[in-house]
Amino acid sequence: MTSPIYVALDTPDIDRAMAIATRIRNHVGGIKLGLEFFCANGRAGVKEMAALDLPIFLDLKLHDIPNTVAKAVQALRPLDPAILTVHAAGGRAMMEDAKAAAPTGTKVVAVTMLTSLDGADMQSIGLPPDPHAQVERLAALARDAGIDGIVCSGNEVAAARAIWPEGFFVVPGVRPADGDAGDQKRVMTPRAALDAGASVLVIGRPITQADDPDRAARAIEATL
Ligand SMILES: O=C(O)c1cc(=O)[nH]c(=O)n1[C@@H]1O[C@H](COP(=O)(O)O)[C@@H](O)[C@H]1O
Repeated sequence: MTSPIYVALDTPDIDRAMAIATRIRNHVGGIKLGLEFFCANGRAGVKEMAALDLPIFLDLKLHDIPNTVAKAVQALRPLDPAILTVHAAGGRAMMEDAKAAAPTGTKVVAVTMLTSLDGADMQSIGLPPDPHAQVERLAALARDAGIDGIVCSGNEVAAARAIWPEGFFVVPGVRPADGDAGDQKRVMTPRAALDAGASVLVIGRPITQADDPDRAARAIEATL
């Protein structure tokens, strides 16, 4: 069975990203390259990582007017990522245009509420302090926009799947039972997130910052 784990290679150092990915490649289903990696290494860096022959999740969290996002997605087309992120808060037309511009095989998924935010943070940006209600609302919007799925925390994934049974659900903010949450506020264990309905799990620091990333990835895999 393919592992549901996408390891977040959050580093500007492509040699380090390549070294970690090479060590753990048999224990993950794919690699996630995000803003930190992309700002430092660009499209050329993503192409270099593609040599590993693992599915690539390009997490750029695009959020702008529909025309700008569609043109950015077009510029990424040659990379043909397995998964690409936009922000659901960009609205329905932006999500529709992102999907239309993406390669056919790319899953376009919308970030709902960042897992680093809790109710108090939501209130501070003018939203009701209720991650569940906001994730459900944005999941319905993403579904209606015709994209493939959403990103949300493990706490909301069951409710989101209930309103979108065939959706693709990406769950970050995943921590082993004894893991350090760091800047994440809505966290869940890998096993619980899968049981709640996650399609894939995004795991970064618990693997990449471990003394032995390979052992850390295997230990997490063993809990699934
Ligand atoms: O879109 C994401 O992947 C994402 C969304 C979200 O709400 N929270 C979140 O942490 N992420 C990403 O998931 C990864 C989590 O990393 P760790 O906290 O180190 O496991 C980072 O690369 C984040 O950019």
